[in-house]
Amino acid sequence: MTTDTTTKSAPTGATPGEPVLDARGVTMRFGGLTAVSDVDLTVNAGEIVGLIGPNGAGKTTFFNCLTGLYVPTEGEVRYKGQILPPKSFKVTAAGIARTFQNIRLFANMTVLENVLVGRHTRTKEGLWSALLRGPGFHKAEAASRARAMELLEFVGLAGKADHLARNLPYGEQRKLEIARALASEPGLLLLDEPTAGMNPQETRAAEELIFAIRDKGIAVLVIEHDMRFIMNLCDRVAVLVQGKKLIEGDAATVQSDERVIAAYLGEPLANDPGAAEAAEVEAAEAAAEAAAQTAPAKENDR
Ligand SMILES: Nc1ncnc2c1ncn2[C@@H]1O[C@H](COP(=O)(O)OP(=O)(O)OP(=O)(O)O)[C@@H](O)[C@H]1O
Repeated sequence: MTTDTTTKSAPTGATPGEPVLDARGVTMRFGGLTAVSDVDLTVNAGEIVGLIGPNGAGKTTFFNCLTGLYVPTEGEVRYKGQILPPKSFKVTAAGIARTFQNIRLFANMTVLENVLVGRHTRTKEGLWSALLRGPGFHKAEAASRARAMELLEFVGLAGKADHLARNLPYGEQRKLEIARALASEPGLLLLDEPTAGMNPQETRAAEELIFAIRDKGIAVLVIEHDMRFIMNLCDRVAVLVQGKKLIEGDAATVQSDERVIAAYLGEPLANDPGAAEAAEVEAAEAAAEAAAQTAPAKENDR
């Protein structure tokens, strides 16, 4: 009889700066269509990395290759040095958790129950223990509930633990998805368009939450279309265009790259972060230049 009801420990954390995720030459073909072509991407411990690109660039397909939903046609993906197994539940158990572009919650379950579902890879209540509901089972269940409540507290939903998921406003459903992903105690969190459909206030809150997740030692890879959000948030940004990685670098490098502007946006980045400050500096420089030009005239006037 299996009675082991201990909670499995979280995957050991990587040393800051060491690769958590290492994807090499990842290619995914669907028949004649190459959705992802020879993409390399590394995410180091302590980093938030962004993945951007136009619609259909292959971002979600690439995520699916990282999480075992798809087995890449070519290439390999390592998590903390180990090649990932080609099954999504095994990838979750290894330490990679994700959220989805379209929210996937159990709508008719409570907020707390949704997070408890996310804990199943970290608990190992045996079948008999669960059926008999012995003391070991109750202890493990209590520990899981306590951890789930901690996570709800962390994302700001503890007060709504008993609400049905479907009754939460949209922004809170996204937070709940993140809490559920965190319940598997990941070392890497993949977020697929976490601010889609959010208002600016919710987007700012999401940004704070992702920084807090990073500060807990969880590396983050995030797909987003909101440029202001991604450029403020990420240490590095990779750009996919037609399945290929066009460029990778910090926000300033990516935003000023002619190919990115031409291929991805067709025009300078909308909501360019720092644009207001840049305009202010430009205006101040112009004013200083104008003042410098009039100054000698004043001298001569004397
Ligand atoms: N299961 C599949 N079978 C066939 N083609 C697919 C499949 N999944 C994705 N594709 C195709 O692969 C390409 C990349 O799609 P993907 O969804 O990865 O892009 P994306 O960058 O995530 O786009 P978006 O920003 O719109 O979500 C598209 O041409 C898409 O139609």
